Amino acid sequence: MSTRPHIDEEIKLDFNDVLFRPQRSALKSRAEVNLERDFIFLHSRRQWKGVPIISANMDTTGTFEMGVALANYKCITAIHKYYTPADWQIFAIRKPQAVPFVAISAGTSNKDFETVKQITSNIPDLSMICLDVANGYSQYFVDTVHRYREAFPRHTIVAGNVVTGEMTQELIQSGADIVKVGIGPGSVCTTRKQTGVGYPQLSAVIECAQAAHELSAHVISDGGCVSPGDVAKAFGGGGDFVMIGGMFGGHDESGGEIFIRDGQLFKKFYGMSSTTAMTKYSGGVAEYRSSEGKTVEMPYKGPVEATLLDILGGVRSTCTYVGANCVMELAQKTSFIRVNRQLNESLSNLRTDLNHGYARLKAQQLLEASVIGKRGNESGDNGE
Ligand SMILES: NC(=O)C1=CN([C@@H]2O[C@H](COP(=O)(O)OP(=O)(O)OC[C@H]3O[C@@H](n4cnc5c(N)ncnc54)[C@H](OP(=O)(O)O)[C@@H]3O)[C@@H](O)[C@H]2O)C=CC1
Ligand SMILES: Nc1nc2c(ncn2[C@@H]2O[C@H](COP(=O)(O)O)[C@@H](O)[C@H]2O)c(=O)[nH]1
Ligand SMILES: [K+]
Repeated sequence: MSTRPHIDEEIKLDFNDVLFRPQRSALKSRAEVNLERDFIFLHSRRQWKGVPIISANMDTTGTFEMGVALANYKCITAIHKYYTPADWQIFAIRKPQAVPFVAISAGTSNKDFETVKQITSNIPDLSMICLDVANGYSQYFVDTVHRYREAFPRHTIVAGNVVTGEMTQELIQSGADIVKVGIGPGSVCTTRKQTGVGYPQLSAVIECAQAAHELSAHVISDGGCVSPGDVAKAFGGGGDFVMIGGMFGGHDESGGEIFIRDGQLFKKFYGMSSTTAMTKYSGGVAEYRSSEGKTVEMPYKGPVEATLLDILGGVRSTCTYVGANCVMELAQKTSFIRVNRQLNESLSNLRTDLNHGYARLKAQQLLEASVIGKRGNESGDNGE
């Protein structure tokens, strides 16, 4: 037997290895671009119409508050798996308009399966189930996808994560309508560091999308977007949906508390495989494994609407540069060019204003409150 490893010499690309080539366009304004898509999913035969951007099922970004905010723009939120059936019930009663735009998440456990059964039977309009594990290559995961497909024939099933065409097709043949693509690209992911495993995200999407589309199924590009341009590139590469974590972190709707350090406001953002998440949900990091995610203090960003509008505006503009009338046409019109340099960073060490013009009321109130609090302490006055 040979011990020589196989080496794939073909160059694989990430978002920052390419730019879109501009092309003739008949569009007069960015306002003419339609970002909605209208899907019929392979197995569930369900129709879904909306803007194919998804907030990740992390406990910071997959909150009900996020679900309500994104549903206003017909975007999806993959709700994290730590809400109870009672929480779901309250959400569905109070915010019925958001239900068609949220998915319920689960891993491979029996407990998750029973919870999903209960919640979906309580809430018939909840049609999308997101089966999410770190390693979508495990046989146990494939069996789980089969199990869900049998139990939920009319639900739209998302399954992942994988990064190669053959495993994309295997998950689809096991019952997935939509395959989630991405191993290691995430902003708080340390899988590549801890394991050396991964796949440059743009190539992963291109290859998995092709494999899925051959079978009339769909893919989500999950992770690695740090700008609206990256979201556009994920669509350009064939991603039917784009899932976002870090860009949606740090907002009012993102889970966790705001805290103040040195007069600046922050929110915690962490991977679902980080020590923070494992301590919270599984009583710590088991001895035989390591954490594959990190925890960061993210500057507080205000309402998520501002970030979302910034992304949607960016993608609309991409469409006009390449002559696509709608986001679905983006992949057909995309021609990428490989680049060595993307951005002019010559002034990036200077104080920079990237504000997109939205009021950050909560931030201002908090800062004022903290200043008043400090003054109160200095004068020995305890307030009130
Ligand atoms: N897209 C990505 O690159 C990644 C995403 N994540 C996110 O974080 C969440 C939590 O991740 P995590 O706690 O690591 O695992 P998961 O919640 O994905 O674990 C699922 C099950 O798979 C088993 N398993 C076997 N091999 C692996 C492996 N290589 N990596 C992970 N699990 C394995 C685990 O058992 P045991 O623990 O006993 O091994 C566990 O029972 C995921 O559900 C996902 O949302 C995490 C890592 C990578
Ligand atoms: N390897 C890890 N990946 C993680 C972890 N928590 C979440 N994720 C993945 O990241 C994306 C979001 O990516 P972003 O670049 O938009 O921030 C998310 O959907 C998961 O697939 C983790 O702990 N480890
Ligand atoms: K990741």
